Amino acid sequence: MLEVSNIKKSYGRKTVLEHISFHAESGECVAIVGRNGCGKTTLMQILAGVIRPNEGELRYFGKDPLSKKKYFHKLCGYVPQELPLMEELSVKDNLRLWGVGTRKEDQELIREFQLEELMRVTVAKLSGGMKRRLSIACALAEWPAILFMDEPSTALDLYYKESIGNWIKTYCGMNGIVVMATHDEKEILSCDRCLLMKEGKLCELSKEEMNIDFIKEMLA
Ligand SMILES: Nc1ncnc2c1ncn2[C@@H]1O[C@H](COP(=O)(O)OP(=O)(O)OP(=O)(O)O)[C@@H](O)[C@H]1O
Repeated sequence: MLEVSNIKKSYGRKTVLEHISFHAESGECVAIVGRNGCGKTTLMQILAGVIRPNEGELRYFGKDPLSKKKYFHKLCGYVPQELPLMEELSVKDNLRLWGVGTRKEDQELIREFQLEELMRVTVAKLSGGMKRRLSIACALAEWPAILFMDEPSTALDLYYKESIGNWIKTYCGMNGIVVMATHDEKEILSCDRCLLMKEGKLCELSKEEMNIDFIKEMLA
C-alpha cells in the first residue's frame, strides 16, 4: 500500500503543492490529472525520490522512503517526463545501466516492449515513441511494486498506446500499483481512480464524476 500524507512543496516563495494526501492499494491504477504547470511532475518527482518535499510523509508498504532512500530504489520504478536515457549509447547498453541484462525476466521485458530489433541501435537514432518504450522498460528493471509514470503515452502511436495500456492492466493484475500523471482522455478513463490537481491541492473524483466533460469543467 502507498500512503501519501500532507505533502507540501515550495520553490522559493512559490508553493506548488500543499496538503497533498492520498493512498493507493495493491492492484490499483491511479490517474493524476491537472492543467499544465499545476504541479503533477513535482509530485511525481517527490513520490519517486528525485526531490524532497518541504513537509509531509510517504509510506510504501509501511516503509518510510524519505528516511531511508534505498526504499525508493527497492520499491519504485519511475518513468519521468524527460527521458533518462544516455543518447550516445545503444539500447542494450542503456538497459544494462538500469540492470536489464540476460535473466529470463529481462528477455521478457525486452520482448514485451518490442525492443529486440533495436538492441544495437544508438538511442539518439530512435524515435520519441521508441525512446519512451525503452525508458518504461528501464524503469521496470527490478520489477518494482509501485510504478510512477509521468505522461507515459506521450509520443506513442495508437498501437503502442494500446499495448502499454494493456501492459499496465497486466501489471496491476499482478498487484502492482501505478500512479500516472496524464492528459490522455482514454488513459484517464482506463484508471481505477482519478485525482484532480488544482491550485496545488488534490481531490478525488467519484466514479460518476470520472467522465471527461466533468473533468474539463472542473479544470476550467
Ligand atoms: N525546479 C524548479 N524551480 C522552480 N520552479 C519550478 C521548478 N520545477 C517546476 N517549477 C514550477 O512549479 C510549477 C509546477 O510545475 P510542474 O512541472 O510540476 O507542473 P506539471 O503539472 O507537471 O505541468 P505539465 O502538465 O505542463 O507537465 C510550475 O509553475 C513550474 O514553473
